[in-house]
Amino acid sequence: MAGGDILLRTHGGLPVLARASPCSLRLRFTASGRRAPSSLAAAKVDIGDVVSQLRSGSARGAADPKRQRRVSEGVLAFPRVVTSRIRGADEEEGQGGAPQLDAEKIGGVDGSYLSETRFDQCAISELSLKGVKDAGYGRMTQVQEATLPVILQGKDVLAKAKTGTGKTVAFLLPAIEVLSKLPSSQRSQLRSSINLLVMCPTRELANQVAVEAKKLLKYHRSLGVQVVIGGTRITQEQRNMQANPCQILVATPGRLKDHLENTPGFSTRLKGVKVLVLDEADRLLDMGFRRDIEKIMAATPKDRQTLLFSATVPEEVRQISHVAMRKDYRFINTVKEGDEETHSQVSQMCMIAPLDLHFSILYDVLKKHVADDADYKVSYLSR
Ligand SMILES: Nc1ncnc2c1ncn2[C@@H]1O[C@H](COP(=O)(O)OP(=O)(O)OP(=O)(O)O)[C@@H](O)[C@H]1O
Repeated sequence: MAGGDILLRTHGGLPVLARASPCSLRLRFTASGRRAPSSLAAAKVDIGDVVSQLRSGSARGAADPKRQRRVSEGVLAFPRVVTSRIRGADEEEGQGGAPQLDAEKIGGVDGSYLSETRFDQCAISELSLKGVKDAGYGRMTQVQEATLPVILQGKDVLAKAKTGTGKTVAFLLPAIEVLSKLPSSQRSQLRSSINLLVMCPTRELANQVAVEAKKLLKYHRSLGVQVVIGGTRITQEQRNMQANPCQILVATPGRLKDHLENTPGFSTRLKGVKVLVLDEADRLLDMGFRRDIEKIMAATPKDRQTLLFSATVPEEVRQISHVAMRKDYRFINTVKEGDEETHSQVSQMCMIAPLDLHFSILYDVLKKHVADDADYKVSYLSR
């Protein structure tokens, strides 16, 4: 995420990415939620509504008389919607005006990223399959179809796949299979050792990965997932890791290094790592985590299986892949030449507004968006 972005992760609804610069606010709604169709339509209405309310000075924040005067004086004629690209919704609009999405799109990913292969045609355990079914996934996405057999063979994998195409399940599902098949001699140590370590560039992504892991672990009752991400007291994380099953650890590199240096017994637990994942490897390196990553990798066993998932494969990712992975690693590319980095279901709208109105506009858009679905929760906000 570039500087100035505000990422609002939502649980059970739409993730909203707001990019704020001194005078523009870009809102991006992705059609990955269960309520995607209606929410996309609602997002369209919301923006217009907020703009008109702000113009008339009735929106929250604009209640300030000084601000109202500035807006109504029309000195800057703000806010104004300068672009409105609602591709996913507009292209799919049916006769009644409501966007038509098929069941698989509502399940999460854009249908065009789904393969013909169903999860129940794959060599995965009954327990995983039940979790996958409960999560509402029928067919695999292309990246899942391409990587699953290779990861199950025990190979290291560098996978290039666009954002929002199901990468998280692509590495979690086979990794959970590896863990569930560990011999019983190693199972007895399961409670104390970390067997799957996932490194993510941001806290919100780490939380998102953990949410997905919990879905897939639903019937694997002996396996547990914990998150260490900073922003909370390290002692709390230490207690959580001590008191709960933690065979799967999802972490941001900075806090992970902190635990390595300051949490008693943590380095021993890392000796149990069987699978190491670098999620969004390009962003991890972009954000300057290379040294931390190398230090953490050095604390894990050399004979581990390593998976790198990345939307792009610049030189830095190639370099780390040589350091992190075994020589016979497989490169799996699911991005066609010239493809955009985000998929076509990502809708974007851009509003131009003075900096001091950004918060109130964002607040209003979200309030209406949330009101569209009683179950909808904004679970994370960062800047
Ligand atoms: N096979 C599938 N069928 C339907 N939906 C799926 C499938 N696999 C994953 N999803 C859903 O698709 C959405 C996008 O998946 P996910 O977040 O894993 O993508 P990603 O490629 O990891 O994106 P990002 O790079 O943003 O993390 C999620 O809501 C996820 O639950």
